[in-house]
Amino acid sequence: MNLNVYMHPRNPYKVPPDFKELALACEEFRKFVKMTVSGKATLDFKDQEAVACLTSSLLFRDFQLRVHLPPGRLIPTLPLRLNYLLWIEDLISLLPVEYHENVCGVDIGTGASCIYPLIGSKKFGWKFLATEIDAENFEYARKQVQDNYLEDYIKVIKVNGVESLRNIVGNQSFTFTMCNPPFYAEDNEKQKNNRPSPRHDYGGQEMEVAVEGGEVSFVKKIVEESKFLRDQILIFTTMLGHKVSVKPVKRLCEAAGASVCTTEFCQGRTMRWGVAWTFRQIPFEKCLAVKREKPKPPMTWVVPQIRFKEKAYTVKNIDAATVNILDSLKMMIEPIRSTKYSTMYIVKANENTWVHQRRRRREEKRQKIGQQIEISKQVSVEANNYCEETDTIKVSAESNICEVMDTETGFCDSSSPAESSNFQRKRYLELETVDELDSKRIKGDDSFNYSDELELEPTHLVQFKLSVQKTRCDIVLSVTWIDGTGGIDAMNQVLVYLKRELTKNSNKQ
Ligand SMILES: C[S@@+](CC[C@H](N)C(=O)[O-])C[C@H]1O[C@@H](n2cnc3c(N)ncnc32)[C@H](O)[C@@H]1O
Repeated sequence: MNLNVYMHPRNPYKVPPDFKELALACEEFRKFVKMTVSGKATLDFKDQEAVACLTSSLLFRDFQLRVHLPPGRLIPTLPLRLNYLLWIEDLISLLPVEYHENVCGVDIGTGASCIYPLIGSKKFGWKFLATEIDAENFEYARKQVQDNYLEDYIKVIKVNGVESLRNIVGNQSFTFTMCNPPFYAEDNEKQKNNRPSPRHDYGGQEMEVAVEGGEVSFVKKIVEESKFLRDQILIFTTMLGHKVSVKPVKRLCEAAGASVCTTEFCQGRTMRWGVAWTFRQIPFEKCLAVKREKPKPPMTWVVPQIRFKEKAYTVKNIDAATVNILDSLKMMIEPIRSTKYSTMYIVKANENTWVHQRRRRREEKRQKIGQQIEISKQVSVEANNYCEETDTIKVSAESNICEVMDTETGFCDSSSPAESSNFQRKRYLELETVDELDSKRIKGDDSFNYSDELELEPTHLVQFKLSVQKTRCDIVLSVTWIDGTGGIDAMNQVLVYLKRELTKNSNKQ
């Protein structure tokens, strides 16, 4: 699901950059861009050098910043970084006007790119104290500041991770603090190894993305310190890489006696979360977060037991039958999960094979009959009789009523929530929502491989999540739309096809 539509309204990357234009503007970038036969400019997002060049080219073209992104270090993606900075700008606008000038921020863990202070000073004129624990990152960050003649705006300091924020800040006052903490717990190898293979490679050393206790424990220290800095710093903020971290961090802030607000940073296919807290009277409630619409609930269908008399009514059998049908439609199937009780896939199609297939079968049948007629010359049949034969598939995404009128079998399947208890449009308790799936994918590729924030609009026809799941008495097949040019109707058509084929063929598998 492309989340660009939910980007911050002032984010310049709400409209993804045109690679062709960028290639014309930046010679360096040109060598990484490949043209497809259809004339589309593409980039190999698995090539770290190419991704780094994309970021540095955009920084140069759009912010006049010369940034060298060293190999192997985290490559910042700009849509997300801007979403965070623009949210801080919104928060600052809630402060009394005297605080709108001479804005000064602390960036905790600035990285080799020093990305937040560079953009923050260049775009908004803010000053920064940037901290970094890693010696190499610190040197790189300092060099970025020098290369851009921003020493009057940004001071980078090397910290050892033991000294308190109080010591670092001393007696200075700041408008805000910001932080993109390492997301993973150092020892959580399992979490990292469970990641699907990365779509994009955004580099990153272990210490840049992992920290003892994970991001909540990292932020916990900042929250504890903030109690002592309440008179010197107006707004404390942090970004979070996992949705599950938001609640515990919010609770920590509230327990410290602060007022809290949260937001979502949406870009490409990734999401991050922002938490801000303050000990002042700031009308946080006025900072309207760009909230995503609730994801569409899955369409579920209870596979009728009656059809599985010969073969055991098991997830394994229904799963195999479903995969066979999708294979026959030449759809791309990416397995996400497979257990005895549930399986899950991301299914994708670039063309509509489910309608064509049926037509082709009918065409073949017609041709066969035509040949027989030709041979026997006993019966004269008007070709029109056959042409009038139509197959009607009417799917209403709104009502979730799916009708299939199959003239071959005369089988009419019409089901709606009112008509059939089997075909339900409801959030199925044990099933994951797209939201959760998104965070899974985020977990999957965001530590080392930030993911595809700059991805262009989808070109495939349909992409959806499909799961086969055991409930107490039944096995439920459910589909959740992700994206695609064919809209939700395309997915509904596939479901109708699956229903029909499964109930027809399940015993033959
Ligand atoms: C996820 S990276 C973020 C880098 C950069 N801010 C960005 O958004 O691209 C986290 C950074 O924090 C640094 N770091 C980790 N612990 C730190 C600490 N206690 N104080 C300062 N920096 C720290 C890491 O070395 C790393 O560069």
